[in-house]
Amino acid sequence: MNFSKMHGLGNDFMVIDAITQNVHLSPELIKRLADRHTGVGFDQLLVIEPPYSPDHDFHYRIFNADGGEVEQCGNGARCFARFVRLKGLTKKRELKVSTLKGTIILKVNEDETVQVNMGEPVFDPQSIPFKAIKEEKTYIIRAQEQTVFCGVVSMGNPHCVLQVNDVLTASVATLGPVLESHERFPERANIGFMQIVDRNTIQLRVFERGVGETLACGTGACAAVAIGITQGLLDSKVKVKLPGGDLDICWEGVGKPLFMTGSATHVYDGFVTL
Ligand SMILES: N[C@H](CCC[C@H](N)C(=O)O)C(=O)O
Repeated sequence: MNFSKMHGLGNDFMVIDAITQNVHLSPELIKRLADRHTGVGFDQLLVIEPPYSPDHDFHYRIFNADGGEVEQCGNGARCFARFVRLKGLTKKRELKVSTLKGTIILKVNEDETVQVNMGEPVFDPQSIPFKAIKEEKTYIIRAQEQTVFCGVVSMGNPHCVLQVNDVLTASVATLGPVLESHERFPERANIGFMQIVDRNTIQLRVFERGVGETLACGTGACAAVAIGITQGLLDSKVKVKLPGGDLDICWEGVGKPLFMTGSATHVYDGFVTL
C-alpha cells in the first residue's frame, strides 16, 4: 500500500489514499504501523476517501496512534489539503471535507499554507462530552490530589485547557495522562497547557488523547484560543506558539466559525506491505 509521510509543525502523519487503493485497516494494524521502531511511525493516520455526499469534495478519517478513530485533526486537515493536490486527486484550492463529526472548509494559499474553517467551538458540556451540571467558563476538576482550574470545549474532538505560568515547567507528563482519562471525560480528552504571553500571543503544549505529548496540536491550538477568548484573556487574533512552530488562529466569538492557518509539509512517499 502506497502512503505519504507528512507533518504539520512536527505533528506527523501517515497519509493514505483510499480512493485509488483498497484500504481496510484494523485498530491493531494501525497501532503496529504507528510504532516508531517497527512500523512507519506517526501521531495520527489519515485515510482519504471519496465524499460521503455530493456537496463535499472528500471525506477524511483520522486514527490516533493507539488505533482509535477520532472526530477531527487540525494539523492533519492542512496536510490532507496539500496531499490531495500533490497526488492529483484535485486541482481545487478550496475544499469542502467531511470528517467523523462535521464539515470543514479548507483553502490552500498561494504560498502553500492552508487556512481551515474549523467551524464553531462547542461549549455545551453534553456535546463535548464532559460531565458538568451546567456550562461554565472555568471548571474545577479534582485530579491527582490537585485542584485543577480549566476550560473545556469541543472542536469536533474534546479539549481541556489549563492556564500555566510557564509551559516549560508545566506538568504535561504527569497531569496530562491523568486528565486525558479522567472520569469526567467519557470519551477521554486532549489536554492543553496554555501560557498567556499577551492578548495576541500564547505558548501551548498539548498532551493528546491516544498519543501523548505532540510537537503541535491544531485543534488544541483552536481550543486554547477559544477558551482564552471566552475567559476574557485573549483578543480575536492569536498567534499560538507550539514546540513545533506557530499557528495563526482567528475567532470573532460565539456564533462565528474559528479559522486556523499554518503550514503542511510533505516529507516522503513510501510503500508498506500489510
Ligand atoms: N489526538 C486528537 C486527534 C488529533 C488532533 C491533533 N493532532 C490536531 O492537530 O488537531 C484526539 O484524539 O482528538
